[in-house]
Amino acid sequence: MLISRLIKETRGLLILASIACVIAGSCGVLLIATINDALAFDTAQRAELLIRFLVLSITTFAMSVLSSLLFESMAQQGIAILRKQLASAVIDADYAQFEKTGHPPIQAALTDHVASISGFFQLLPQVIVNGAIVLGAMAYLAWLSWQVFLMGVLTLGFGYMGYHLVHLRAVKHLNKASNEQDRLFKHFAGLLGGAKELRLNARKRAYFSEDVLTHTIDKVRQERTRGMSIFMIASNWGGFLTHIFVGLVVFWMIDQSGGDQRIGTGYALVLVFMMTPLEALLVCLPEFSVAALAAQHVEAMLMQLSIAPVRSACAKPQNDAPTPPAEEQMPTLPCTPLLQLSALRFQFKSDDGESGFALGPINLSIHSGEILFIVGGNGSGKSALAKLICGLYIPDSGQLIYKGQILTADSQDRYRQYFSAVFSDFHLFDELLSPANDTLESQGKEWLQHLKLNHKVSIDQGSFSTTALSSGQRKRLALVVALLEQKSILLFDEWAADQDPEFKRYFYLDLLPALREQGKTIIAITHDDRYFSTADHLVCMDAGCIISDIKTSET
Ligand SMILES: Nc1ncnc2c1ncn2[C@@H]1O[C@H](COP(=O)(O)OP(=O)(O)OP(=O)(O)O)[C@@H](O)[C@H]1O
Repeated sequence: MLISRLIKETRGLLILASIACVIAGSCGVLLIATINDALAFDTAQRAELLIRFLVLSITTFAMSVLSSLLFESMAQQGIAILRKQLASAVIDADYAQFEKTGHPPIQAALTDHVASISGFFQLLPQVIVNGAIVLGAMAYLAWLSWQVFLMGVLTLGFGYMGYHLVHLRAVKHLNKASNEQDRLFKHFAGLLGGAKELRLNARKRAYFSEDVLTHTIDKVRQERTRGMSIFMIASNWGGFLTHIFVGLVVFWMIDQSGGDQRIGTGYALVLVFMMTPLEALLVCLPEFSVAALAAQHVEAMLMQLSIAPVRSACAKPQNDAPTPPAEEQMPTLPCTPLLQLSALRFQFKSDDGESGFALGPINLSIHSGEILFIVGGNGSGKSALAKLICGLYIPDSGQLIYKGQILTADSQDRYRQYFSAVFSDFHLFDELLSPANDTLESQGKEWLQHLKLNHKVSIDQGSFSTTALSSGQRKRLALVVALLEQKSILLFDEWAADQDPEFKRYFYLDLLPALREQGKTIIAITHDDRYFSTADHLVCMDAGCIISDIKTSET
């Protein structure tokens, strides 16, 4: 389905390339027929055929070149479309579903499966060119003798049946290889991410290398080899039948043709001419099956990514949902909270049906311009709550209300645009990902100075000179990026955890109050009890629930 969709999207080029290819194939066959005629004719008649021979040669050459160019451009277009579709599916996926799918299948799809599917596009020209040649040759054979044509069709049909019988068995092994490959990508992530740990512990390293990584690599190799071997046997079986067909024609049918030299040489020439394309066609079949399997895996991954979460029962789509950061469009009454979480519930789902960690019911009001600290023990649900608040997780039930408007699934993405965040597992892009903007760059330089990064990093043409920094410095650079986004709500997940005392002090005592002065709303997850007094509002979590909610500014 995925492959046919891609073919559909590149059908303009495919049709042109196929026409060029069929013309080239037909001219090739006519060329053989001309040579055959020329061999049977006398010198005077042969001279008459010269023009036809030259026209056909030049046309075959020109059409072959044209079809190759068009096919190559179609292959590249198909691969580019697939990559773009995959990337946008990953970007658009519901975040909880993205987390649940995990990185390995997505990485496998973006790299390995795309390569296999691109193999299909690379082979498509060969299949069409060789298919056209074989069909043309068969048509010529049918014209020469319908008995030979019938025998050819029977041989190919027989070959296909043999191929099909083993096809399913091969597919089973290739499927297993693909599943093992997803596991392999997970191990590759360990190989890169665990580089330090593996170097510090020889026993662990040996176990990981021999029992985990090597085992999976070998499993992929074994299953792939088995699957492809079965395919190769099937292909060679097809080739063997072709030889039988040639043998039958050469050693039996020619004698049956009543000694007509034109038919005899015609059989011989056409069979020699079509042997290579026919065998090439049979060799392409295994690669096609690998591509089809890869497409199935990509589709399964896309399906998992696109599974829509169960939406909050109360959050029916509304026409007056909040729009992106045009604050003036939505005046807030002084007593209306900026954000209200009402009986909000969220639970992590697992594939095996077991219920994961449950958050809620959460009731919480967050006012504009306040500093809210979310505190609590490890695993109490602080980060999960933060992701619910900023709209990354969609609640299973309850209501999220922004400036008095109930959020709906449709307005979720617009709502997320009010937030800038530095998560504990933040990603630092080495570009600002914004069109070149002098004001932004000069603000960036100021923030780099405030956060004492100016001697380490500079911003030029929207790019950072480096992101190879210490973990504390990287977090400060992530803070610069968040501040430059100029959003009204800022979310920090244990931002100060790896800062030195000077920057901790700066963050809690200078930066947060200054941002509040600018009217920003701050939501910070923290374990730094020394600085709890900075908060206007302190919420304590335990086992997915809020166990205390204190407005410190009122006490
Ligand atoms: N992607 C996920 N899939 C399934 N369960 C998850 C996922 N992320 C977190 N959890 C579970 O949710 C619970 C709460 O996790 P969360 O990250 O919100 O805790 P936390 O309070 O932020 O902890 P910490 O202080 O250690 O950062 C944990 O028990 C964790 O196992």
